[in-house]
Amino acid sequence: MTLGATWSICAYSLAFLSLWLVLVFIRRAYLHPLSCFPGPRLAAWTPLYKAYYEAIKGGQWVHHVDKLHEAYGDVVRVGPNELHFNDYRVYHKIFSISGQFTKDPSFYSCFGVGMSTFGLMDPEQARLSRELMSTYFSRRAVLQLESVIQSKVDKLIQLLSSRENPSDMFYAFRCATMDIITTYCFQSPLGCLDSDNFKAPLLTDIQTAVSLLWTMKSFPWIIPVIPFLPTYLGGRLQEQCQAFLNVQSFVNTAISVVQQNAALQDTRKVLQGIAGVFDCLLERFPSLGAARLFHEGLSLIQAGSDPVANTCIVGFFHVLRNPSIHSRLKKELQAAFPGPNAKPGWTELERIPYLTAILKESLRMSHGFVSPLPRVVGPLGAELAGHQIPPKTIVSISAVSVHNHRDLFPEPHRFRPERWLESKDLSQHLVAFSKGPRMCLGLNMAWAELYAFFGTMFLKLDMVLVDASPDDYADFHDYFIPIHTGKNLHIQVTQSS
Ligand code: HEM
Repeated sequence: MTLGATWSICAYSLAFLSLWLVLVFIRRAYLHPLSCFPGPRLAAWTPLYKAYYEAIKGGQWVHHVDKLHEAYGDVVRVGPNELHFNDYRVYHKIFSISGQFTKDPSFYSCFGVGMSTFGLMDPEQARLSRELMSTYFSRRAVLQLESVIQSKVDKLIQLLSSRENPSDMFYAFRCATMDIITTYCFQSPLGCLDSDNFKAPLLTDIQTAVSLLWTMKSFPWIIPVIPFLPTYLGGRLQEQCQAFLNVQSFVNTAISVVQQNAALQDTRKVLQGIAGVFDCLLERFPSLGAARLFHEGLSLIQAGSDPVANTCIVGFFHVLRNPSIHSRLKKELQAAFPGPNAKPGWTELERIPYLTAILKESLRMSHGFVSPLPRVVGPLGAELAGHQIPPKTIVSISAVSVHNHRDLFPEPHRFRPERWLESKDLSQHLVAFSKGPRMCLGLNMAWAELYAFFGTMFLKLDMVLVDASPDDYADFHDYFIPIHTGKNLHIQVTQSS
């Protein structure tokens, strides 16, 4: 081919590409069914607008969306085919049990767990998977697991009491919650709590890998290229990828052990007579493939550990910072469980309204997952906030918009457990576990753990905050879960009973 012909092909290709881009821009900006909604022009043109705040600016999307609502009102077009809402009534519609809204695959695929209960998009497949898994996370199942949960909380108490230096609770709580979920899933106690200064390698790997999430979502093509990048360009990404591979390798090994034991028909009962989730799954469904088990395992260890630990961190910080809340909680616990040998259980702790109010306020202020959870409108379209929304539109709203709504929660940034005692109706607006057919599957386990951590630790320990300031919890990066930008919470045990 001559040089002239090559130039012509390049020129035609460039002209064709430019024309195509112009047509895409015109369609998205003026002819698209969402073009009547306000929002930044760039967001209407390209999903890279959102990707910039997620991946390049690093977990800033949920904060940026706030600013967009201030500028454009309660409904904003935040992507070529996506609307974001700032109206708590819309939250209840999108996440209602009878809603025709499904999870958005372009968002959820980045978790790499498409065959798990969390990752399944098809509503019928997800329903069947939830039905199968709910056996292990029902209230009845979790009541049986209570002694296991309590043993990890007791171990944490003993470790905190024996330390002369302040403890980093970001890792300490995660060690306990990770030990609980891995023990229950795989029957192999991981022993995070035994790690030096609570810095268990699995937990540090998860923290390193977490910021890879938005890169994987918006630029998945970069992942196979990362190992070949020079260190000065891709060093941080290589570290994140390696950490992610380590987490995957942990789950793979745990699943292999479960499979080997199933093959040997060795039904282990290390959990004080309770069978592990994956042992049971394989016993009931021997044909479940390794990939399905791997996806379920990877999603469960993350869904089951970080949000419980985050709720504890935010709650402990606020309780320890407010002497009147702290002393009322302690007095109520001491009245309900007198004597040094008292063993508070989940059902007894639930009967202390002030403790429940503290847990709800901690959940509200830690939010659960902070990213706006995107849902796809069903084939019939939907009516949201007075607008007719076309089928297949992606609609999203963050729990943060509901939890910080001043009409529902006056002074939203103030930790005020009393608000839950003053109004019983308020509980419907606690959306940390989400709502509807895809709400948290591990809700019973989460409540049981929260009652055990707060109930036992505030009863048995005298604790003080070390070098903590409200600024530490004023801001967070949105990596699906909130990662607070301030210092990790450190506490010192001053006395234990
Ligand atoms: C305070 C603790 C927890 C909070 C705030 C929380 C919050 C949530 C939220 C908001 C969702 C919906 C996510 C979405 O739609 O994308 C969810 C889903 C889920 N959670 Fe939790 N969670 C907690 C603890 C747990 C625990 C302990 C487990 C159990 C191991 C668990 C397992 C799951 C699973 C499997 C799903 C997926 C359900 C589905 O998609 O149908 N979570 N959780």
